[in-house]
Amino acid sequence: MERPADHPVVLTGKVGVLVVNLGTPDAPDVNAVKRYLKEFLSDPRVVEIPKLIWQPILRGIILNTRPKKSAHAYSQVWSEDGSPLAAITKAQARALQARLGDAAIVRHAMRYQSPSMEKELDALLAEGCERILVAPLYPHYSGATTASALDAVADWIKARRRLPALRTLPPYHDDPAYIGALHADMTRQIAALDFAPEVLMLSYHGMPERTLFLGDPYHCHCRKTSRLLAERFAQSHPDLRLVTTFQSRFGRAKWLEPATDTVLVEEAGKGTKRVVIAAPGFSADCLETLEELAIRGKEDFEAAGGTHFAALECLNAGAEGMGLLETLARRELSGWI
Ligand SMILES: C=CC1=C(C)c2cc3[nH]c(cc4nc(cc5[nH]c(cc1n2)c(C)c5CCC(=O)O)C(CCC(=O)O)=C4C)c(C)c3C=C
Ligand SMILES: [Fe+2]
Ligand SMILES: [Fe+2]
Repeated sequence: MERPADHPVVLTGKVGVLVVNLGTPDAPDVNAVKRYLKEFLSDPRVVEIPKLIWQPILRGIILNTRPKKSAHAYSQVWSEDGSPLAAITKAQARALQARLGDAAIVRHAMRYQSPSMEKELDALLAEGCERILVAPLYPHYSGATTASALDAVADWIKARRRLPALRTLPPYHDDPAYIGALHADMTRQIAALDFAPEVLMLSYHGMPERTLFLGDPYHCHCRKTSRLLAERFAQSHPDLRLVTTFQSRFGRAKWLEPATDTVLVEEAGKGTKRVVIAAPGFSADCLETLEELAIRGKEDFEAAGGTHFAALECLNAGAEGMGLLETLARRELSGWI
């Protein structure tokens, strides 16, 4: 492959921060969702099935069926500013820029679709950044998310001559700043409800169970977040029962359990009437929280006999969430700013 021309940049010793999230379609229509799913589900970090077996299934079956269903789901949560994930990630980067001031230049990128990591890393270089912190906003490490974002950085590195110094944000699933931000933010949202929940469900994105046996720390990271949150809630809300679940199952393989939708129905069957659900693994609200939890989760729970249901917002660009991001960024930038 031919090496692309380097940007004619004069590095100035500036510091850059690239906030990264997963990525989302550019529009809630079948074609845009198909482009997104094709890129996302072709990543060998996401679907760990040999290419020769997986690509015919992806192209022959999945990309002919799922985009229609997913486009409908996206259309239910699409906002004036576009996809919620895109709009919120952009707002987080802006708010972090305001908090860091002249100390660093903050941009945002998506692992899939746009704005691409390649383009945004180039933009930071063009703005004179000699040191860049790449910050994938995943509290829990997984091969499918954190490592995949770092793959994109590696690809970018390989195709450039002049490189900045680079740091990456480690997972922060057990960081007191993260646990504290979640606890404070959830406490505020629960206090604003018009009912007192019996159960707080902590729903994390699922992964194939096999990844746990292969040594991916994702499951353990999620469990630890739940344990640390449970310690906080035991003090502040002694009557609230915390339950950990995994959502968004995809494909036929066994995924991490228990599954969020199954547990919602089981809880209602056991007589639980009032549930709040939160998704601590998502730094921004997205299809998986707004459609799968807030819309379908509510329907499932109420159809099974529950009477009160609320889905809490993610940390997003709120004060707690931005306080967390500023703390994490300043820590990683220490010695640079
Ligand atoms: C094999 C399939 C998938 C794995 C593994 C997976 C892991 C994973 N995903 C997230 C975060 C998000 N996923 C989102 C959407 C989404 N995820 C999958 C499949 C896998 N995810 C699909 C097919 C989709 C697209 C939507 C759909 O068709 O259902 C999103 C939301 C994106 C948005 O546009 O709003 C996020 C965020 C994590 C954290 C993770 C592993 C830990
Ligand atoms: Fe996903
Ligand atoms: Fe989903």
